Amino acid sequence: MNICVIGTGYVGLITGTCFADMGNKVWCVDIDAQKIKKLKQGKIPIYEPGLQELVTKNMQEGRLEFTSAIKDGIKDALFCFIAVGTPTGIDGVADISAIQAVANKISINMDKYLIIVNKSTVPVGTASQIRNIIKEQLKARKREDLEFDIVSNPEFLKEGAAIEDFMHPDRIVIGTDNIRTAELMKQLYEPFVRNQNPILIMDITSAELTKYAANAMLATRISFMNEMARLCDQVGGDIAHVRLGIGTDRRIGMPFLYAGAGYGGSCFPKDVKAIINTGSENGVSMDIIAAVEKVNENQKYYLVEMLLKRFGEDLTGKKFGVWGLAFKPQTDDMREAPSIVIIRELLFRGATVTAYDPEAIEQAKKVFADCEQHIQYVDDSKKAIQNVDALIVITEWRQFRQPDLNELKCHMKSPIIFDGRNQYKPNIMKENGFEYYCIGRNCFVK
Ligand SMILES: NC(=O)c1ccc[n+]([C@@H]2O[C@H](COP(=O)([O-])OP(=O)(O)OC[C@H]3O[C@@H](n4cnc5c(N)ncnc54)[C@H](O)[C@@H]3O)[C@@H](O)[C@H]2O)c1
Ligand SMILES: O=c1ccn([C@@H]2O[C@H](COP(=O)(O)OP(=O)(O)O[C@H]3O[C@H](CO)[C@@H](O)[C@H](O)[C@H]3O)[C@@H](O)[C@H]2O)c(=O)[nH]1
Repeated sequence: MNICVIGTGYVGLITGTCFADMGNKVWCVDIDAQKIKKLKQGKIPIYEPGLQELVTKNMQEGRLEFTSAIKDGIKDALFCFIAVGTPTGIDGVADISAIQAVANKISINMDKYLIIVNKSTVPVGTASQIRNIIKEQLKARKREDLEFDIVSNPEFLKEGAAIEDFMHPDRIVIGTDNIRTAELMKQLYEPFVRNQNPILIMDITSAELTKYAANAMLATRISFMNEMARLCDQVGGDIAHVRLGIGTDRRIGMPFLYAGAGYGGSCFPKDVKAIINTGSENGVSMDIIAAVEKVNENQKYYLVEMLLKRFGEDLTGKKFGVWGLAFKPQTDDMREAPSIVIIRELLFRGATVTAYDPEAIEQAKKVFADCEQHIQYVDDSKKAIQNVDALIVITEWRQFRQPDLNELKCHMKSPIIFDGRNQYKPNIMKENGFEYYCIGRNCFVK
């Protein structure tokens, strides 16, 4: 089938490449001409495991093309996926201006039937806005004869595991009011269905809501565990035991129960804000989700609180090593990363930082451009611990899991670790002479 994908961020690139890999002809479109120029040369602007190889393969085999002209992208397409950004706008409302701009462009350029599929995460009512924009434009062009359908098809991939998530989704959600379109969407997704994971056909509003409900539920589990972790630290429990104790109840399940330095990324923070807003716009007070957000904001400071207790409020002259800057491992994405809050707070209090991340340093340099003189970036985890007052672990990259503890001790000014991702066993750290602070397991180190 012929497919056009508009937006070549995470979701657009993965969507386009995976559909191409299933034998479809895909045109990816982006407004960013520089990005398209690089993509045409086969250069991928993001770090996502396996993506470079898959893009190269599908380009070489002639199924994947890039253009900045929507007209070329939709010329032969039956499906036109919208995968542009929907960042947090004023007062936490999702900014859907890029979606509106794309709807406009499609309506100006289309000249045959199209199924317009929205993959971006958008507030309830966006599909009908897209429909209205297109209808009005077609009327202005005197092309009311042109037919089109709108589908809501939210995406559930995780960064770092994006290809696997897209190729083998737990479920595919399709919101449509048209039976024929539902059948065509089912055909398109058939090759991705394994293990009887369902394709769920529903109305458009429910599909739009499902995406926010999923992210809000996952964020809720994390904030819940972070709150429990704080309680563990106060009363002397171990969050790792509590996690096993509740996760083995099949009604609860193990995934997404890790306490840590707070959730970040391009999705949870913005989508939690957006659903709170949808609630208030519709007279529904989203109390649970509002609390989830508040807990997360506080959680990003939890490590800093421990650090200030240890070193005092004024950190002038102190030097800290940081392992991990990206919001999670296996990505170079710095959007809403807890490292931003933590590092800024340390710098504000007079400290300097030596930071290492396997992939995110270039992105981090942009984020911290205003305070670059206080951050030294290094290309090796060992270089980040030279002569530091303490090491702070913020992102759980696999390579940080089993450090040589003797080597660590030799290079650090003092053997103190603040671990925001509970990577090490508190008793082992203690036995090896470390002062070790972590999240919800501090009873072992007091
Ligand atoms: N990042 C994820 O892991 C993820 C997962 C699931 C859903 N989502 C949702 O998918 C959407 C896209 O997210 P993303 O992270 O891929 O976004 P992104 O910000 O990384 O990329 C968006 C792309 O759209 C392009 N764009 C903007 N306006 C355009 C226009 N008018 N015409 C053509 N291109 C345009 C931008 O240049 C950019 O390349 C968001 O709504 C997000 O919430 C993201
Ligand atoms: O037990 C956990 C699991 C995750 N996190 C944190 O939560 C954030 C988000 O992690 P993750 O969900 O793995 O990454 P994303 O790529 O942001 O994916 C989420 O957001 C996407 C965009 O909407 C959705 O498509 C995915 O289904 C959803 O998992 C990160 O900061 C993690 O460190 C925790 O603190 N504890």
